[in-house]
Amino acid sequence: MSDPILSLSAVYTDIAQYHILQGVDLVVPRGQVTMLLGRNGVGKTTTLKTIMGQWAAKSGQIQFGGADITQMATSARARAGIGFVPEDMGIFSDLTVAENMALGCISGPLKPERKDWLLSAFPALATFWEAEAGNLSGGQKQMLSIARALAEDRKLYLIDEPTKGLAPAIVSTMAAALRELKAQGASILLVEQNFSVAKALGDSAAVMDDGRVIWTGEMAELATSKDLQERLMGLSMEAH
Ligand SMILES: Nc1ncnc2c1ncn2[C@@H]1O[C@H](COP(=O)(O)OP(=O)(O)OP(=O)(O)O)[C@@H](O)[C@H]1O
Repeated sequence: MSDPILSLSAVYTDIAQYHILQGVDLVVPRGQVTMLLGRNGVGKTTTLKTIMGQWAAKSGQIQFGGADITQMATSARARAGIGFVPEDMGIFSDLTVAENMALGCISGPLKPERKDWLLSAFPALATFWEAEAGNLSGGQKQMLSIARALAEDRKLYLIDEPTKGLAPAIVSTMAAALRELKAQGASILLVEQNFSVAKALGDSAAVMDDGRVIWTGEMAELATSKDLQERLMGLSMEAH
């Protein structure tokens, strides 16, 4: 594989006294969607937070766009071009939707064409543009969180369970926006438990267990092999 946008080599992360990441090796190719999968509690979110610098890697190396970012501050990683959509959304309740969106723009105001795209992908945000974000529904907050991360072009997007807890109709809206982002050639590392979304979006997949990546390959291979799914994740995707 030539020129990955991101690679992790033997990354270990402790949280308090717990050894959570135990030698993660992961490669995210440029311009593709890489799914990060695995059972609950195996370290997917911790991997994303370690890439973003919210947890410090105890050892190992994180390379982004050819540079070693292992010791970089989170803000510097964001400026270098990594966008993060955390599972807990990180919405500021007292600010309006518009003000929350402005926080996603590092290099200047939200560009009109980008705003048009995001508001067509997530029409509820247009309706509530001047409303306090704290009053949005859970699904709308999730849309705002994603839209904020997409407010500017990033070299890499880390997205943690964007469809979690969403009603089916909103899952389709979210999946359509991610498909559009993929069509624009974005590089994405995506944690997603909804397998129909994972199958539809993923180019490649990395499956974690016990703080390590235990399998990498084409998403299509994983999606079509019940045996692999059961062996790696203890379940069959068809049932989900
Ligand atoms: N702040 C914390 N303090 C202590 N342990 C933590 C903390 N955050 C995460 N952990 C533990 O780290 C392990 C990995 O958690 P992580 O959230 O990375 O898993 P995950 O694969 O994303 O799980 P899920 O699919 O359930 O979201 C879990 O055992 C979790 O309990």
